Amino acid sequence: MKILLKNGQVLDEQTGKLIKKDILIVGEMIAKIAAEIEDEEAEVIDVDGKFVSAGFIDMHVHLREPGFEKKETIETGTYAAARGGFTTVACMPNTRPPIDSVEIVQDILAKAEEAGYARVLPIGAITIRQLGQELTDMEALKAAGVIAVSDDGVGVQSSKVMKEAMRKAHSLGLPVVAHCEDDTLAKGGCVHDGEFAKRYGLQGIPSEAESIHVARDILLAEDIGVHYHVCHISAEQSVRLVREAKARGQKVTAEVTPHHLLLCDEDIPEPDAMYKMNPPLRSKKDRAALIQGLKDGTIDIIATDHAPHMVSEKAQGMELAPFGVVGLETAFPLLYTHLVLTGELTLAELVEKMTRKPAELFGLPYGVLAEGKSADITVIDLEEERPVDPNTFKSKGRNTPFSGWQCKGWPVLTIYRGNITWDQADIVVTFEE
Ligand SMILES: NC(=O)N[C@@H](CC(=O)O)C(=O)O
Ligand SMILES: [Zn+2]
Ligand SMILES: [Zn+2]
Repeated sequence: MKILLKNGQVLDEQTGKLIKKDILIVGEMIAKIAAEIEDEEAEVIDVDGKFVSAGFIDMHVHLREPGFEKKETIETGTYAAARGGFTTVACMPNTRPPIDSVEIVQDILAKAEEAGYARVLPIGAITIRQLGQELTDMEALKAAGVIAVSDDGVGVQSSKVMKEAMRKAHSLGLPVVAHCEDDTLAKGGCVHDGEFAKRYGLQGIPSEAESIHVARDILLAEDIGVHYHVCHISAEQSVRLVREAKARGQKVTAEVTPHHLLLCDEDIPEPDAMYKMNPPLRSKKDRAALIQGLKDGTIDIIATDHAPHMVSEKAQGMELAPFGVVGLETAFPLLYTHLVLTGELTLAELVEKMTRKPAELFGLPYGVLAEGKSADITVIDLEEERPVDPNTFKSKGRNTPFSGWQCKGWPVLTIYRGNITWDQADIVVTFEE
């Protein structure tokens, strides 16, 4: 099977400019990239004028299966990924049961393979049942295919357990991916401890609930030398701590979500669970620090923290609804329109944080558009403008604060391992729960 993508616009690594290229895919691989390719046997797809990128990589996704299939399944979550231009997603362990056993890892990999929409890289739990007490059998989890360990969904409260986890993970070459949250500071809060919380008399979650864990973990990791990665970084203090650790040469990395880059607590119009996520949307100053951190390399990558919940759950309101928002299907158009077109980030910077960088950080052989690589390709229309419409989502989750936001940069074609996994012509409005 051969596919020839004709007349695409590809980013030139050196200049950051777009140049016209043809791309020939043979089987699962990129066989050739050149100014002009002809091939009689290939199915030709003319992508004239469209932006062609390496498939996006999202290192932080909640696929919800097993256990929460009403929120999302591996099939719907990876289809949503394909629609968003993603070809690789790492899935977090807070399923039921959690990803703390070899059987669950194998089951996820088998279901992902069967669905065929994207490569799924499971992240194993740090502690058994994510209870924060006893370490999982990381060696067995690694052999089964996990690419990192995390207790995402909750912070590891015990410093002793975290230290042991880092030692173990480091000995196995596994990164520790940390959800940073000190329960004694965060419990009971539903939004950032700032302007919005004050105005509505809601219990706040202070920035230090996150940054205390970031500081603690950087100290713990210092001698161990483990690759320590901060999940969904949200506070200015945390960015500062990561920057300092990097400057000292420590292997500390961080990710930021589209919602923390684009919104702050003052943007929340009224108590509405669509704006409820963990960590919460912070202050204007924090948001500015995140953009700065992304630009200067302190924050390495963008990850969506795609966290689907049911409509009925989100309807419980700000205080009772579960934390989390979806992100896979809107990440690129939102960031392209509201950070690149506004001049805060270049297209090359944005793409790098969603392709080459995450691959580099986690040692994955993907994320670059090059001959001999897996044919993971995203084709994007940088011109067509449309509002975010949750009714069109392929995810089961409809929980986004960005409904109605006008965006350019919609993925029109996604190819994963040489197979078309998303084709915009498919768009149908679906809504079911
Ligand atoms: N981010 C969230 O608000 N929610 C995530 C958990 C998490 O990422 O910590 C979820 O699983 O729903
Ligand atoms: Zn988390
Ligand atoms: Zn998460």
